[in-house]
Amino acid sequence: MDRPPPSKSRTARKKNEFISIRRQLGKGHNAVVYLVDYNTDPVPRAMKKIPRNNKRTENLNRLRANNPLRAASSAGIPRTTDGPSAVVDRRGTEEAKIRREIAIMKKCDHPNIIKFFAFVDDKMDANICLIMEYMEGGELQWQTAEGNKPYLTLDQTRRVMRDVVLGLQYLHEQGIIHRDIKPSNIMWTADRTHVKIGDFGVAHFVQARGPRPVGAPADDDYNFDGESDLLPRHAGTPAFLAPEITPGFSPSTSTTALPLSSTSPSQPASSAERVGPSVDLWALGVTLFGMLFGSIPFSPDEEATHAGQVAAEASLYRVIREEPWAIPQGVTTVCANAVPIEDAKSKVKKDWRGKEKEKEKAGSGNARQVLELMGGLLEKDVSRRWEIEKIKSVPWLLYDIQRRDEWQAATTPRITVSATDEKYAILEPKVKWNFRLGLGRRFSNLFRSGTERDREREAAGEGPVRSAPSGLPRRKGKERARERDPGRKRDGGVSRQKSRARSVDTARVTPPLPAPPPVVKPDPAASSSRTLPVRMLRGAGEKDPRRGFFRWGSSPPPVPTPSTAVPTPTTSTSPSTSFVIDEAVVGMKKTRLGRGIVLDAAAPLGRYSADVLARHGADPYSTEGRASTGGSAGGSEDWSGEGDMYAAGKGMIVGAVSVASPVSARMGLDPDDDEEEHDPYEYEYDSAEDEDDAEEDERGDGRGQVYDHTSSGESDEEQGGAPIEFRGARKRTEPTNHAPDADADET
Ligand SMILES: Nc1ncnc2c1ncn2[C@@H]1O[C@H](COP(=O)(O)OP(=O)(O)OP(=O)(O)O)[C@@H](O)[C@H]1O
Repeated sequence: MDRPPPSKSRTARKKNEFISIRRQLGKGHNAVVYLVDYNTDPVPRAMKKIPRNNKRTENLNRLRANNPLRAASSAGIPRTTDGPSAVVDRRGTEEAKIRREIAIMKKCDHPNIIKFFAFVDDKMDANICLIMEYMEGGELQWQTAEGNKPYLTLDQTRRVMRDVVLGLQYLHEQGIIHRDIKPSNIMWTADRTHVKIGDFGVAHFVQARGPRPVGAPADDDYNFDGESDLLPRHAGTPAFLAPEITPGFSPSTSTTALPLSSTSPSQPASSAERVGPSVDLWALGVTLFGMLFGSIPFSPDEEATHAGQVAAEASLYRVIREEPWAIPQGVTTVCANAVPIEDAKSKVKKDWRGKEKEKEKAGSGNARQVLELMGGLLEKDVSRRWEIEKIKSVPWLLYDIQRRDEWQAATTPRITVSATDEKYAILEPKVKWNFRLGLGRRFSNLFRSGTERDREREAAGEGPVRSAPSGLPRRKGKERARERDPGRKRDGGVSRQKSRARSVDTARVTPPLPAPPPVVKPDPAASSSRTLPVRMLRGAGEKDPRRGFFRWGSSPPPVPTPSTAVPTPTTSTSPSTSFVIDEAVVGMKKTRLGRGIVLDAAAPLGRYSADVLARHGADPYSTEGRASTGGSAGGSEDWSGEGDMYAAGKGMIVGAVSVASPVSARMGLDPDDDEEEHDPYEYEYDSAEDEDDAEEDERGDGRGQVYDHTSSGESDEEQGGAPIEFRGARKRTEPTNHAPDADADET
């Protein structure tokens, strides 16, 4: 599929986000990772899709079901509002703080850190997505395929350690604790010369998804401790957890000092307070152990292993807290090249003069130094655990570094993030259907009668609404575009600015238009049928779930007469109040690409869609049924505040409605947010028609595009043949009480 050319944002803060999935890269316990094209980046990126409601969240919710305070919903990164209703996440982190951390993560730039580009928190979707650097070299393999044997040589191990230490140092200097250091989060570059740390912050943000009401205890159950944490976790992998954050840890009975705890001695520190940079260094110690011996240092008791998962995990945590690490029984060497542990020194090679070879002196084969380093990392007492500075002074690690002092002393200044960075840290995209019709805008106005809109505008002293000047028959976008610029090519995606610039240029050379034909007075009957037109969009070509596309229905069903099947919306000034949205289901999973929004709407839309759906054999009031049969026909271009929504029916879009606040509220959005707050982004206009939309909008009357839905001259192929792409692009919000397109005068 051709990617659209880059769009030009009008201001620095107005961005368009483009994500196009190429293929799946892999699957983890909770996430699926895809290779994607992101914006105009010249190289592909990796997109990690993490479900909000993974098994762990479900288990947690089940466990908390009896405690309403603890019943964490999963409505996305919580939004902070002023006053007592402010929500915080399970870690007690307010949204502002989360935004700040994400903004910092996006600014992180280090050769040993996988570059993080975007955090996509789409509340209409069941997943959060992270866009990051694609690491072609794959995960760090530390164990042979047969298991329990080291895979890397000691030299390779040093290289990995050096890179990870530098990466961790950088993260810690930025105030970021990784929380999930382990081999699978360390990845090779394409040439396999370096490794980078990935997934930083992910654990934290995944945990942070569920809001906790203010006032609910920020107890360990929301963090690491408690029964629930004996279930598989995402934030932190059990075998890599530092003792101080294992469930069941008690500072009073443990010798582990907690320098990071800010809690008074009478009050035990919660596990959140115990999470400091040293948890990453412990995890690095476990990783080092894995690279040296091909196994992990702490395992549950044999007995507990057979007693079920909960018992096994509990046993593992006890072992981590209480038992020292030990070289596996019978093992006398480290790494794949079998460097002997005991007589590593004696194996130092000598040159012909009897001198130790420089390489050996520097500790290349010195397993003892490595073991000492590992001991420093696997120190149960946090206050005695080695810190980065000390780790960087281990001769084994310093081997072959030319300017050691410089290397050791190198630090990075703290990243600063602006308020704007924080504000736009989290992307809240929508699917932008990449075909040539500005569907959302067009559908948004279909449910208001032309006469009603005229009345509104007249009441506002704006006179009758016209989409085409002085009664000219409406020309379709393509025609208009050709008239303006006969020589132009259909390039599938030109930015609004370009389009505007061109229209200015061509205005100078384009001859005046022929005299307009006589004004045709709208026929009231025709006009009323247009007020709620039925245009069916059928899903087609959905063989590849990521590359589905639509066509216009070749035989749209008859339009129900407004007097019977299609009642006129009752409120004219605020269409949203006309519709009661009972249910909105994100159909992303079912529809895969097109996030079908299923509106089980009562009142006009309800009856209308019921009527239409009934004709097509769908059960209009079964949200479930519609969701599951929605195909890829649903979509939303705007669901924040007022906006456009489609109801997805059996492979078709049956309608649209300006979304009422009930839905906004259900989605955790604040419908009172102002436009600036919600809509920092704009549509990217991909097509000739969309350019026209843009230009029409820029007439300044705020009416947007008028869509001639009753007389499309384009073939099905032309209309719907273009593939859909997964794309997030914020839509410009139109005022709630704007007078929409005047369909009445367009024919
Ligand atoms: N940036 C990336 N570039 C290339 N491949 C990646 C990238 N990130 C992850 N992958 C691959 O995607 C797969 C799944 O990712 P990952 O293991 O991180 O998922 P996860 O569910 O978060 O992990 P875990 O199972 O540890 O909880 C892995 O095979 C990994 O190699």
